[in-house]
Amino acid sequence: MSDWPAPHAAAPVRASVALPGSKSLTNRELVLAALAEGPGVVRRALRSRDTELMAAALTALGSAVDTAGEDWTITPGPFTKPASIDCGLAGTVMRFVPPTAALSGAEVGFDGDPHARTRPMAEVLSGLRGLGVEIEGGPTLPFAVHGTGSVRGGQVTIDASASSQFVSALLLSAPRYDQGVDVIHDGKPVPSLPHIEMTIDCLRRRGVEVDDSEPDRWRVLPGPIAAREVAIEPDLSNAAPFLMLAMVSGGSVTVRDWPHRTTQPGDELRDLLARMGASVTLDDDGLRVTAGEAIHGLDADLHDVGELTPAIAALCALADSPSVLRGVAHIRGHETDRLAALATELQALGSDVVETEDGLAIRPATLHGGRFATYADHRMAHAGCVLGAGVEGVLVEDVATTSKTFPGFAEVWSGLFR
Ligand SMILES: O=C(O)C1=C[C@@H](OP(=O)(O)O)[C@@H](O)[C@H](O)C1
Ligand SMILES: C=C(OP(=O)(O)O)C(=O)O
Repeated sequence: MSDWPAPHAAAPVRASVALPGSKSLTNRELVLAALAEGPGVVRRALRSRDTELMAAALTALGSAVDTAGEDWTITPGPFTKPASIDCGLAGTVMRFVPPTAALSGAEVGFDGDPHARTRPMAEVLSGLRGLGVEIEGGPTLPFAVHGTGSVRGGQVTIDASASSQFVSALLLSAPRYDQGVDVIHDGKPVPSLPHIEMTIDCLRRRGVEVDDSEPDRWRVLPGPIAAREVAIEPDLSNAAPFLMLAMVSGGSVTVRDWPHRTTQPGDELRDLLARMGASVTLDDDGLRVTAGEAIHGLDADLHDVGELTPAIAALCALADSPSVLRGVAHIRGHETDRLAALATELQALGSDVVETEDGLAIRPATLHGGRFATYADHRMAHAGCVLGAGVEGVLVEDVATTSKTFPGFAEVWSGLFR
């Protein structure tokens, strides 16, 4: 795998960038469109490995997904064909598609990348079994769902402390289950709650009734899913390294089309980066981050926004005061064990970092160049690029792994340094 010399910012970067669509929104809308009453359109769909895997999965089940242009057309079809689904390393595919495949009249097999076989999955499978679905194998990939053409649904209790996607998965297909679902969480707090709000918002916009009035309990009533034309917002989590580049280079970066209202957790960057010393403004041009006099350390619980941790940890390693990042034990089950990976790779560049049970403690240190391994994790590559902007001689391993959610990332990133 080739190492990529991450561009170093010798001068302040001043730029305005338009970023591709949200992975989380695209993959939710694709699932809902495939289960809808009629054909629908996902405008400005993200085209990336995770979303192409989702389109391929829904096609394999029996929908027609036309991904030729920027706007994707989905025509729901009867799910009658036996299928074999490649989940890649996509949490949204391995968790969201099995509950959809349970509505098929045929057997649907699931597998993915080697590391995907280690990502937690058991609670989705036990949840589905509790709703009347027959599944062979598990508790991780590979496994097979034996569809009978319908799912009973009803009440089920799961422990979603390892991933919010377990809840989102059971909610997304539930309107098509005979009794809908009543999902109860029993365990330590559920991470990434904004992503569950995103799921509920997508369902409600399609006319589905969802009751989330009680904490840790979500009820979806059975009923039709409206066919719609939906537009996908830019991916605000993928905006993190671009906004941070303003701070690292002493410049100013605007991410265009930043939504004024959103369920994306990346919106938290406005607050987090301001706390780290940036000046942040949201107006009709987009979200503009301008460097302050220094980058300050951050003491924060990232439980709700765990996917931001790698980029934030990189920025903390460049800060002038200590940082403590907490509440993210669950990101050990992401694309890689992100806490271990970040601690190892930051240390390799000279950072003073300690891995804790649920996060990282980072103290100011003088960093040096070197190789930053990425573990097939797009957000580790983003972290390496943020570090490389601030420190000369950082080599990011396999920067192409960013194609999971942002093909062309390296070209867009390099273009900002010219
Ligand atoms: O539902 C989603 O689209 C996601 C939920 C979150 O997962 P976890 O709850 O496992 O952190 C997030 O980290 C992931 O990037 C995307
Ligand atoms: C955790 C992530 O992805 P996934 O959807 O594969 O869980 C992520 O994108 O940071």
